[in-house]
Amino acid sequence: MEAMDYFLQQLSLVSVLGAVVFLLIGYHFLLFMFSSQKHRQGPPGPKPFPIVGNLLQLDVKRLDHALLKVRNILELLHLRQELSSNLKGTSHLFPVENHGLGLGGADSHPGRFTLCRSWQEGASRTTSSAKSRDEIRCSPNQTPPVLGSEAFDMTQLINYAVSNTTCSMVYGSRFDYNDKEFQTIVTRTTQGLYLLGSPAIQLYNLFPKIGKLLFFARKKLRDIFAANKRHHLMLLNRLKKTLNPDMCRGVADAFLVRQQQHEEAGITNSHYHNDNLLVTVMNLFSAGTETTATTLRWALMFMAKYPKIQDDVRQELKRVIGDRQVQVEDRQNLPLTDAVIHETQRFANIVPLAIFHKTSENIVFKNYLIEKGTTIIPVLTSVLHDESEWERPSTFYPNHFLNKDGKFRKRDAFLPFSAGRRMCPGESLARMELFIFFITLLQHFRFSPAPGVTEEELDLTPRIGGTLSPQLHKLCAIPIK
Ligand code: HEM
Repeated sequence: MEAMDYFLQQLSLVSVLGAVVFLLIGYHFLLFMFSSQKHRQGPPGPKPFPIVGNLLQLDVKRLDHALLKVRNILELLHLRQELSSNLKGTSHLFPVENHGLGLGGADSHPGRFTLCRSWQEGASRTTSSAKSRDEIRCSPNQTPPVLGSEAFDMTQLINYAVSNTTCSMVYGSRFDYNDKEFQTIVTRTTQGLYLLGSPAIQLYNLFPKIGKLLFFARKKLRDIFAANKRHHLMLLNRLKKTLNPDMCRGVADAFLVRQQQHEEAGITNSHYHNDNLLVTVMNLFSAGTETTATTLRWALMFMAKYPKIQDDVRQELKRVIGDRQVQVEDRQNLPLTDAVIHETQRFANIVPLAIFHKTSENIVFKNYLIEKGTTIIPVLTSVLHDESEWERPSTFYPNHFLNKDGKFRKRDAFLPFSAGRRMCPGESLARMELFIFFITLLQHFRFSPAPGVTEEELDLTPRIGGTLSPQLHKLCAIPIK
């Protein structure tokens, strides 16, 4: 008893605290051991640290680079052989266990089904290429003061032109660029996508438990989406009032006609319902506008930075199509132009993490178990900048897509639209828009850096947002006589 008394007398606050810390460390060590046990069957990957998980291993500003670095150290999944028929090249997966904010309904197959179906019914290739051509031809007329030797930021003009093509495809009519309703939708969509790629939202998507503290960023994003939702609802209601099943104006009409048919046939579990229509339309706007517009801005910046390549493209255009309007069919006779557009997409790598997906069932891959509900991040940087696939992965080098005879050369690792069942459904529209917009602009304007800025000074470091976009910059668009 004496010994016990002596011991209790010696106990100080410091030693009590020391014991508590010791117990906590012990507890988390056991937890750590337990969690690595749980993942034993899973693919090799970085062990989470106690409390902070994998947070310290990730740079949320360039998550794709961070994931690749982790992969290099610990060798994550390598899909080269197994999925080559599906993925065409190489890719790497980084499984995390969560879900988050992104394209509304992106995980719903019915949503995708109705989207693709309505897309086929409402948007033919011929009308979409004609609409793109009309749009890009009339866009300069809407902003007369900016073209010429005065440098300007092309973001808004290009966003308006691409958004208006989406409007024509979806709603069947375009807006005037001065229309306040149109301006607000475009601005909000761009802001929303920019926020989506912000470190705060990325954190929320990866670690929702920590991310819930990021209340303000999430609220801002939700407010933007809610306001755009109200706007699109209003536009859709206008369409419904004037719907004529014999005259399909666009994708929304195709959807509404189907919806009407299903209602008349008494189909109660149809995917063609109002919520799906709204999600479909909003997805088309958010996924289809910023992506194509950002790619075009990169393309024009590359032309200003590399004037020799710009001259070579223009010469090819002069030789093959002269002054007439470009047609989709011209692509096969324009190998250099096609190569420049492909290289723009490869080098700019605007959606480096594609869209996060979630496994709907347990899968065994390369003897590893990937559990149902695991989020999969397809890191497109791992293919588009793969050192074993590209001769000069970190350089803008259109020759990647040309063979020794100067003919266009397809590359398996060219996957800017991702791969597999959930790959981008807008690929053909995007490719057509890029082709028509880029060529029409180059036929009419020469692009150069702002006066006083050298080509070397045009900074290629991407700006991080929903997409990797060029830094804010100004260019001159000098009309070609
Ligand atoms: C240069 C332009 C574009 C690029 C680089 C691009 C790229 C992508 C990528 C990488 C994905 C993710 C696929 C995956 O998760 O595996 C995606 C999804 C999607 N894209 Fe695109 N896209 C572009 C243009 C468009 C256009 C023009 C539209 C439609 C008008 C569109 C509509 C969509 C939709 C709706 C999804 C979600 C599909 C789903 O959840 O199943 N995209 N896109």
